[in-house]
Amino acid sequence: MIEIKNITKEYQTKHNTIIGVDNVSMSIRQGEIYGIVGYSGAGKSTLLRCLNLLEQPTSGTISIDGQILTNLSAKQVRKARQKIGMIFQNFHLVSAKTVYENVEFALKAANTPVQDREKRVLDLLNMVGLEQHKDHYPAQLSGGQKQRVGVARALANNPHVLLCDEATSALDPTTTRSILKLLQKINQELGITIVLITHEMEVVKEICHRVAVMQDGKVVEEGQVYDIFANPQNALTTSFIESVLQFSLPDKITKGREGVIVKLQFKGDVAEEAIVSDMLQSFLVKGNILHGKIEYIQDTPLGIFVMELTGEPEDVQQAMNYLQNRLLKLEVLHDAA
Ligand SMILES: Nc1ncnc2c1ncn2[C@@H]1O[C@H](COP(=O)(O)OP(=O)(O)OP(=O)(O)O)[C@@H](O)[C@H]1O
Repeated sequence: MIEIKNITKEYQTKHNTIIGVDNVSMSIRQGEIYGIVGYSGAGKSTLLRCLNLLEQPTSGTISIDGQILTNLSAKQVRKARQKIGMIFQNFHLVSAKTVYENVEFALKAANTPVQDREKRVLDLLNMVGLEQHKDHYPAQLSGGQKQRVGVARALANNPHVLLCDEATSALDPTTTRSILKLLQKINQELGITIVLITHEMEVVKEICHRVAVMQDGKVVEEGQVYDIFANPQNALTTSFIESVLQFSLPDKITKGREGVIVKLQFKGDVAEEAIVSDMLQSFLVKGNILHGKIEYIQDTPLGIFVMELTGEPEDVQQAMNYLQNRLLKLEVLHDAA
């Protein structure tokens, strides 16, 4: 369990004080994949760097598995850091070392006995699918392969926590998916807690259990990924969600319509078709479906569709009340003309 309490990080420049992280608190549970999303400058990297004490917070405390990191001596910090692996956007591999040597380097740094190293490196390379490439140099690898070396190196000393700093931002969509699958496998099979920062909500949707949205150094929204996608509260979160769901209707579809246009959202286990057909049978309204899609978030479907409801205003209102009580969400996009 990672407990972040009232962390603030300020940077003093010649003329002023810049606040990188502003009084952030969060609890990250053992074994979860926790995403921190925000645009550039939101404070994500600063917060992540505070987690392994690459940055010393100005105030606040961080504890991992009950050990308060912010109180440790330099020697204790070095030891604690071995239990916190990290991977980076630009991989940070040593170009003059082979794949094997890059991973072995982490073991040497932790004083792992020589006789234990070879098996450990080969096991790690096997886990990330790179055993065939052990004698290659970073320049001979693709971006995805380089990140796999980064993952193997980060796991070398059996960390309890893996921090991922925009780990897929330099990769194409297919490679991104394969690295995210690898992180998911590590989380599931080894039980390692993963904290990842990203500016892409798609990454959060793919693998995170919970997410915090950051803006101007603060957390503006936090919750289970499904709940955040189904019902974002903050304007920034909504814009992140929209970038993934891409649910915009062309003007020409809504223009000139007489009825009320509603957007309906339903959770996977709701038999939405039955609800909509019951509604059409129970009220004197006509329904015309304009658009629909189902997204899978954490393997749970989130259905969204847009309908035009026509009829007498009071009948339409009653039909909408009926739907509102049975579906996840109903939003009026356009009132009747
Ligand atoms: N060493 C530093 N000195 C001064 N200001 C800094 C320093 N590091 C970060 N900042 C400032 O702190 C704020 C948060 O930066 P941070 O890099 O944590 O944001 P971010 O969300 O990770 O964005 P990015 O993805 O661009 O790195 C920004 O205003 C940034 O300019």
